[in-house]
Amino acid sequence: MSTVLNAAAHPPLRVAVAGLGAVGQKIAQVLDEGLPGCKLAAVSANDRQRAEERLSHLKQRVPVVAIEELEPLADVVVECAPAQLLPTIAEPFLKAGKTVIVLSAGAILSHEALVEVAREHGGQIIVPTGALIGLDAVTAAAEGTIHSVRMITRKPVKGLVGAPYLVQNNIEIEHIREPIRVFNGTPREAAIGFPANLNVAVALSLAGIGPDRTTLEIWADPSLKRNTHRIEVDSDSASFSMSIENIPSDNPKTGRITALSVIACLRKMRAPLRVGS
Ligand SMILES: NC(=O)C1=CN([C@@H]2O[C@H](COP(=O)(O)OP(=O)(O)OC[C@H]3O[C@@H](n4cnc5c(N)ncnc54)[C@H](O)[C@@H]3O)[C@@H](O)[C@H]2O)C=CC1
Ligand SMILES: O=C([O-])CC(=O)C(=O)O
Repeated sequence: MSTVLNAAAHPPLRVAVAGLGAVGQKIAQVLDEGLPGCKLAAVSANDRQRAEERLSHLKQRVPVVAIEELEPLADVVVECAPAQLLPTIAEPFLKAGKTVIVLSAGAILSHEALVEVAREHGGQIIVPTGALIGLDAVTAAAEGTIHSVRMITRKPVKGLVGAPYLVQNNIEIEHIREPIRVFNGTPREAAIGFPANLNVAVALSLAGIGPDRTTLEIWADPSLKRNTHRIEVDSDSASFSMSIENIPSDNPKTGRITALSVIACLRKMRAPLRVGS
């Protein structure tokens, strides 16, 4: 069974990658190797020369351009850059009625106007499941009534160290010997206190009952090697709990599965058979 759409009727989706770190490099590499229905159109990186070196082994030559120059070159942009760049990356694509795949999901909360821009111009912001699990079940349950969503995240010290919340509250984790709970609050608060560590909690909240009703605990655990997330949902259609243990990528804060989630999302955008909502 072919899993590719009729290429004549559907030209390949031109994909731009904004940010060439742990996630962006993997996505660029897979697109270059060949993802049915998609092609790598352009890349944006902080250090252009280093990016060109990182891309030099690819089969195709890919333009490395400033963020502002990406939009005319692509139909979709994958935002995989530091959170503060979200509006600069997303706005031109949304104003052109195009699609933005957002990994810095926490930044959506401080830039909610982007959703209005998408609505006004017929663009779309996609938040993939990323490093989490089960957002299809959570969005399905949200079509009914969800009573509660709880998330408990446990991370190795390296996955949390340097987070603004820890620095501001003088929470020292580098020498801990036992797990400690470093945060108990909401994804909205975590998006500010842990902007590079807890995008998954914001994604979960946007899928379910929002960033103020979802509850979140964050633990630093020196015995762990993997970022682990457990979610517990109670709703009028189902109760479920799920957990995932993420093997870190080159960036200890980011699970390897994050880039794969984006690749699966891109594949679905052009697939004749699409599994999962
Ligand atoms: N939604 C989710 O499930 C997850 C989201 N994330 C988020 O995804 C984003 C990317 O993650 P990683 O690849 O691990 O981060 P990373 O730090 O490895 O890569 C970010 C890249 O953006 C580049 N960059 C900085 N300024 C730039 C500019 N002006 N123009 C273009 N590029 C620029 C950096 O040089 C770096 O290479 C982060 O915001 C991270 O917090 C990470 C893991 C899971
Ligand atoms: O949510 C994030 O930004 C990253 C994360 O927890 C993971 O990769 O496991």
